[in-house]
Amino acid sequence: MAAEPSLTSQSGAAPESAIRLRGLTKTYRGRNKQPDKLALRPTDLDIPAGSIFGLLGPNGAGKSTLINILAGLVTKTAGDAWIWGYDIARSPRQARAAIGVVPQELNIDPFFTPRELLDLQAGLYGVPKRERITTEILEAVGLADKADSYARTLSGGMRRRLMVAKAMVHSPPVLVLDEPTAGVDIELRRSLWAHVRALNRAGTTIVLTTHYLEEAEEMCDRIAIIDQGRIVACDSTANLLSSVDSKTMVVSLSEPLAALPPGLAGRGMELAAPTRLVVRYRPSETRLGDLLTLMDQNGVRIADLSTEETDLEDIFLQLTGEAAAARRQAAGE
Ligand SMILES: Nc1ncnc2c1ncn2[C@@H]1O[C@H](COP(=O)(O)OP(=O)(O)OP(=O)(O)O)[C@@H](O)[C@H]1O
Repeated sequence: MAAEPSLTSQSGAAPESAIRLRGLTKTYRGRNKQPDKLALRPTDLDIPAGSIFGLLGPNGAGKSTLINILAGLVTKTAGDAWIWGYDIARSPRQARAAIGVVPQELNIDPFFTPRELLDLQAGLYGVPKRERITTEILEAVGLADKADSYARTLSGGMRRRLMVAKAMVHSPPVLVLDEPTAGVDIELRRSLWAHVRALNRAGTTIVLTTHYLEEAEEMCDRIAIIDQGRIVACDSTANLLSSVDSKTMVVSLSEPLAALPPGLAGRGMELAAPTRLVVRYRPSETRLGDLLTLMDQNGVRIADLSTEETDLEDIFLQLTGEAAAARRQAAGE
């Protein structure tokens, strides 16, 4: 068994890694003659304490499997995982006490009030009455004024925040939010994020999975991209954004074109409108100056041009697309 990380919460200090994985693996055993499914390949990962960490990946990538192993809902097949320094296999109780998971589904009993629901949850976690911080948690998620209203009268966004509150009753240092804003409108999403940020500022490490790449870009200081059960990238958001080898340039033409000149075919150019040319290129392979010369030689008259900032979506597609292309190649397609 791998050694326990040096700094653990047993010593009272915050560990360096809120979550540490070494070779963590999950294979779901096939039932009814179905083949086994390797959902998580041997995975190493360190999520720094105090961070807002994004776990991104297409559907079926293995994000829920990973989260469910941490939450104690799915049993790992191999490898090790520590939550706040506690080995999930050797110290399951302490590991589970160190994490709060906000699931995707909104399962809230409509006939209880937020205060009652939090008290019930605290009871489930064995938090003694005198140690409960129900009011503080309701304040932290902006539900203090709804503390005694029936949950059925809460809006969708408020219910989401109540789910976050439920996951906080045992004051876990690590909070995992699994697709917390799926189906939540933009305004409520913003307010939920403001609350999550406030929790992070107060010291909680946040791990979130999201399909909204913009949201990950805005919220997370580090991001891991997971695809087919494998981590294909893990870095600070800034490094990830600067590493992508793809740029888009939009050119306004002073003279309209009916079609793309043949000399420009195969150069990543697309005539989006008679006076608008969109150019996608890899800066490592193509110089912007060469592209402009080529356009000039082919009779393209430029009125104006702008380059678009790379965003996480470009990186996500590049990485998960490359992985898909490699798989196709390996399969001989
Ligand atoms: N209980 C299970 N038995 C067999 N296979 C499973 C089981 N749970 C998940 N899988 C498979 O494991 C793979 C990873 O699934 P997982 O739910 O972890 O992905 P995900 O990244 O969370 O996807 P989503 O964003 O759609 O929730 C998928 O191929 C899925 O079909």
